[in-house]
Amino acid sequence: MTLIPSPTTPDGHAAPCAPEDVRRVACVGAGVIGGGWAAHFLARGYDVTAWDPAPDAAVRLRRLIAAAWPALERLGLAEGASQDRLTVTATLEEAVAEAQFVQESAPEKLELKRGLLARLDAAAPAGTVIASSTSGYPMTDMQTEAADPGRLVVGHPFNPPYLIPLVEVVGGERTSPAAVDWASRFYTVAGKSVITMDREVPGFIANRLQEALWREALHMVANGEATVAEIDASITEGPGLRWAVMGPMLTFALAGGEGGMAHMLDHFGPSLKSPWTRLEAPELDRALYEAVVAGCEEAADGRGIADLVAERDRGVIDVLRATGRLPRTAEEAAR
Ligand SMILES: NC(=O)C1=CN([C@@H]2O[C@H](COP(=O)(O)OP(=O)(O)OC[C@H]3O[C@@H](n4cnc5c(N)ncnc54)[C@H](O)[C@@H]3O)[C@@H](O)[C@H]2O)C=CC1
Ligand SMILES: C[N+](C)(C)CC(=O)CC(=O)[O-]
Repeated sequence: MTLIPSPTTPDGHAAPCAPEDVRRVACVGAGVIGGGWAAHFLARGYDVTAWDPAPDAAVRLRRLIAAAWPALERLGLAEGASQDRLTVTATLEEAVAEAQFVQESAPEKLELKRGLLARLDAAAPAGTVIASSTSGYPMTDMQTEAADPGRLVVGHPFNPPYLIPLVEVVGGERTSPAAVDWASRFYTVAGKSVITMDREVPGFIANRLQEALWREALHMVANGEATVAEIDASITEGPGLRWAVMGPMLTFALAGGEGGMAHMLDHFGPSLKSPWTRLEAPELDRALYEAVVAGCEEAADGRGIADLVAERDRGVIDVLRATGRLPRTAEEAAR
């Protein structure tokens, strides 16, 4: 569907501007994810307005963006991109008053999201698409209080949104298909890699997969079968290296040798019946909680969160370059 600026879309909603014409984005909720989104949009040359009710939000937000900026410079800034194009507003209404796209990244609480999305819908210009960063709530459950639920979509990012390309886009029962289409196109123009889902699935796609792995990991810690360090090493030294290059399906197809996935399934299909997985969530009791937190502190080995963030950012850029998803530096290309 082509969405050029026009008074209404074919389904009767006020039309947003074309995704390519967006200049001003509002980020509402400016913590880890809202701040990461703001950094991404600034680096892509957008004007960004942000609002967050926390008294120290503006200071935290500017600090997060400043810390992300060296990584964003390494990635390559858009022409005119500047941290100075951020405006932190005193009210939600000011933040979205002229927004051509709104990204909501408030805490993961259903009632809060419902009320906030209704407020954003009341305050944002008619037609402006509003996306929620929710990690798992279906939009159908969040859009219940909005006067115009048709423009509300899920745009689920991955931490940090300024580095990890994927966004999962999906609407709710009352979302206009044109809004889903518009959001997918906008994120693409804004440099993201988009999966547009045609139906609501609990956990979307990637979180559903991640959660399965995470639950298994918690079971193993809870049962004393593996330490936090062993779980992390089992991925970073093992399958994680392959997953940065190829997904789990193609990776396993190669396990079948020249017979590909068919041989892999013939060979290993029967082990699906083996008790390799538990998949029900373990009780997140105090003991499990403390074991996981202590294991992570030990793994950090004195590095603070800021050190780990910088290390992760360098590493992800190196993987993106090494796997050809980013241009190599002149030095790498000469090798
Ligand atoms: N942390 C993660 O790895 C990811 C989180 N998400 C989603 O992003 C959203 C935000 O999560 P985080 O950034 O991790 O949380 P966070 O706790 O870091 O940030 C939330 C921010 O929202 C602000 N806030 C509180 N009440 C608000 C309100 N009524 N309106 C607007 N802002 C409000 C808080 O002051 C805080 O700065 C959640 O929906 C979460 O599920 C999505 C992908 C990854
Ligand atoms: C932990 N989490 C469920 C909030 C994670 C996400 O939603 C996506 C990510 O960044 O992995």
